[in-house]
This record gives sequence, C-alpha cells and structure tokens, in this order.
Amino acid sequence: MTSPEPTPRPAPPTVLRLGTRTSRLATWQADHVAAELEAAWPGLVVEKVPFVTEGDKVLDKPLPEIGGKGLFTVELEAALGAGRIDLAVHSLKDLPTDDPPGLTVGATTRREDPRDAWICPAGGGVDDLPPGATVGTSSLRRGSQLLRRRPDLVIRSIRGNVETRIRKVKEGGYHAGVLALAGLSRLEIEGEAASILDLDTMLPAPGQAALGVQVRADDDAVRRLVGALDHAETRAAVTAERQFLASLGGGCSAPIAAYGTVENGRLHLRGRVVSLDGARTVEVEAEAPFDPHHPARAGREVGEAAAQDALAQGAAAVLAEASA
Ligand SMILES: NCc1[nH]cc(CCC(=O)O)c1CC(=O)O
Repeated sequence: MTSPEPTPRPAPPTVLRLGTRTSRLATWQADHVAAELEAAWPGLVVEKVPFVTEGDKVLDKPLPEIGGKGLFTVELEAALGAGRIDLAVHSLKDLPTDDPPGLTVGATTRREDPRDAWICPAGGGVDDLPPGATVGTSSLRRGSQLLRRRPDLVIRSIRGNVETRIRKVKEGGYHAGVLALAGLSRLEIEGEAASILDLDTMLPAPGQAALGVQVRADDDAVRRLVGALDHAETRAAVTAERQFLASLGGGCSAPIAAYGTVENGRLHLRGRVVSLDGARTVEVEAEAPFDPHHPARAGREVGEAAAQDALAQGAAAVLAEASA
C-alpha cells in the first residue's frame, strides 16, 4: 500500500486585500492592522479596499431605531464571504456576537483604554452638569448608565462619526456627549475630552477599544497570518464580554455593559444591565483561571456564568423593557 504524498502547504498569499469603512477612525484602524501584519510577515503586502456601510449612509435616525445587528459590518462580511477581500477590520464592539456562516474573528488586537470620555465644552464631569442638562448619545448603554447616576438628565440621540459628534456638542446642541476614549486617542484628539468617566459610572461596551479582524473560517493561510496579531489576554477578556452579551440575548444596542481583565493568572468579568430610565441595575462579577493557550475557553465560561447570574437577578425583565 502506498501512502499518499504529503500535500505541500500552500505558500501564503503575498498580497492581502483588507476591507474597511472609510471614516477617519476606520481608516486609522485599517492602517494599524495593515502595518502590524506587514511588520509580522516581511514581504507581505496589504491593500486596503474601502466600503460604505448602511450605518454610514443613514445618518438622520437614532441608531437603536435603525436597529439591526451589523449595521456597520454586513457589507464587509458579504465581500469577505464572497472572496472579494481576504480580511475585514472592525471595531470589535460593532461586530455582532454571532459569526456569520463561514466567517470567524481571526484576531482580537491588544486592547487600548476601554473607558468612555466625557465631551463637555463647560468642562468637568457628569456631576457638574446643571439640572436637566441634555447629553447626546445614541447608545442605550451610555444613556441608561448616565440616568442611573443623574436621573434628571435628558438623553438625546446624536449621530455621525467621532468628529461630527464632537462638533455637534461644541455647537451647543447638547451640554455634553460621550465617546470611546480609544476612538479619540486613535485620532489623536484626546484633548477633546473634558474628563474620563470612571468604570463605576460608565462600564464600557463589550469589545470596546479592541479591533476584530474577521477572516473566512476555512482560509487557513490567512488565518495563520492574521493570528499573529491575536492578543491572548484581550481575546479572553472580549470573549467573556461578548459571551455575556450573547447569553443575555443582546445586540450592540442593548443597555448591556461588560469589562473583562486578566490579572494574576485569572480572568475577571464585570457585567451590568441597566433599565432605560436608569432606575434598575443588575450588576454581576465572575472569574476563572486564564490559560494563555486557550484564552477563549475561560472567556466563554466566565461570560456565561455572569449572564446566568444576571438572569437569576432579573436581567431579563430589565432588558424586556428596553426592547419593548
Ligand atoms: N459605534 C461607533 C464606534 N465603534 C467603535 C468606536 C470607538 C473605538 C472602539 O471602541 O474600538 C466607536 C465610537 C465611539 O463609541 O465613540
């Protein structure tokens, strides 16, 4: 009996097509991933392919109203599935927790500062706003956490990319706004923040401040290349956060916050579900040993445990109100 010749490993492609949105933030993120890939794999060339998504086009409606998961991602995912691009770079928090068929997150890059920044021309923080002040945010997570601290505030939708939202607040339509600090630092405009919101006031969105590099699940060559950018501690933390969200049945627009950290060999998760009026909060914590070789395993376990705890404390009722 003759054993078959071993199949030679296909040579990695030397040119990768990277799909990205075209906002300044998305462009920075795409350039960052391209540079990291080219640094990790000498000889590799990454070409950017620009996309305009539904979320970029519809700017006159509040995000939760347009609804729909993957508002900023579906066009890229379709192109990736069809083989028109080899990888897609997203802000991980914009990426729905369920992988579309045939796609997977090949890398979660090292997370930056996950906190939210307070944009307020008058300076100060949440406690310094006058009674009844208006805050611009389209995020139910941000709006409900603000009302939890300051029930008198008026939350109003604000749309547009990072720079547009800062401009709208400065023009006086709102007393303040909330933006991810990571977005400001990538654009080198942290100076626009009046202050940074502490985690007790404003727990971040699952995946905030990490990038997700999406690839075809069966594309071993690209998975190997992109895998070099995967950061194990970030992978564990964001897997826990995204599992918490998924197990609670929430999408990116649900009033669900979560923040995972790895310290002293343990993965720790804080999760929070807040009613839209800020009156009811379910707060949970969970942890498990962190194994750098299987970071996602602990992540799923911790996220699921935290979600079950939240459900036992009535999270479903709090969320039902939000989706009604
Ligand atoms: N939904 C838009 C979006 N997606 C990711 C970021 C920030 C960067 C990040 O979290 O990685 C932002 C802007 C914001 O929330 O202020």
